[in-house]
Amino acid sequence: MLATDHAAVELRGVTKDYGRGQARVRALDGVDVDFPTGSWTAVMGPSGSGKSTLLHCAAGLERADTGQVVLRGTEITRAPDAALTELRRADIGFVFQNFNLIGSLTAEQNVALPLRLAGVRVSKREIRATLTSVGLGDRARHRPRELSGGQQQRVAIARAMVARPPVLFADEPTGALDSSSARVVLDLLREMVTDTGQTIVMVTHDPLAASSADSVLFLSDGRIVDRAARPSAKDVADMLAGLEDGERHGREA
Ligand SMILES: Nc1ncnc2c1ncn2[C@@H]1O[C@H](COP(=O)(O)OP(=O)(O)OP(=O)(O)O)[C@@H](O)[C@H]1O
Repeated sequence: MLATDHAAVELRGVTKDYGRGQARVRALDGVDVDFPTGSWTAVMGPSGSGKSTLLHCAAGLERADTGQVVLRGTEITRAPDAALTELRRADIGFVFQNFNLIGSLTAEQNVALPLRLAGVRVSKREIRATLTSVGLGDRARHRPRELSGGQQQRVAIARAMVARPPVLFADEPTGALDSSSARVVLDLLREMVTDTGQTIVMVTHDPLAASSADSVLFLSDGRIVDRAARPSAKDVADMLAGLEDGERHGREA
């Protein structure tokens, strides 16, 4: 599926503060951004620039203080908790740096869990086929501790694939992986975008991972300061270094 004009997720004037009084930190400061349907966006920026906060607000895990977050046409900023939970279940998948698999369940049980919790019937064959598609057809009965980090992340991606969420939020999905496992995971994410038209929003510190996305957003001090389409890993690394230098000079001034 090609990217359309409709954004899967839109943020309009989003601000988010943590703490109060003297301890107040503005984590997001008037963020306006569209994540187009069927596209993969990487979010980068120095430590503390607001990347995770952006991801959490966009996914409805945290509520923006002001502004609007529109998820597939529904304004979620002020949605009641129950409606938000239902929307998240139906529309969103997550992949985290630490995999978030359930240790007592096998790979196939982990993959099936979100659908089973949602009351959706899913055949063992479909689960096995998904595990096979991430190269783990022979690991279906293994538990997470019997798998390498790269294999565990592929189970987490299979779990996100089988439910086919229109929007996948990934927080440092390659952060705990060596470069060859990271490559496999990035190739799988690319397949999700090109083969099934899913939308991916991915926070990363890794310029190589960011350069696999369709576009890269750069945050600094809670604001979007740049956006690049299909930059090389070197371009990304240079842009990030420029932002980190800017912040250092800002602190020293
Ligand atoms: N729960 C919280 N309570 C107080 N301050 C917070 C909280 N979460 C985040 N912050 C602050 O908000 C700002 C943005 O944090 P955020 O985690 O979004 O940054 P980040 O870019 O993801 O950082 P990193 O790359 O280090 O993970 C930081 O200054 C952080 O200290």
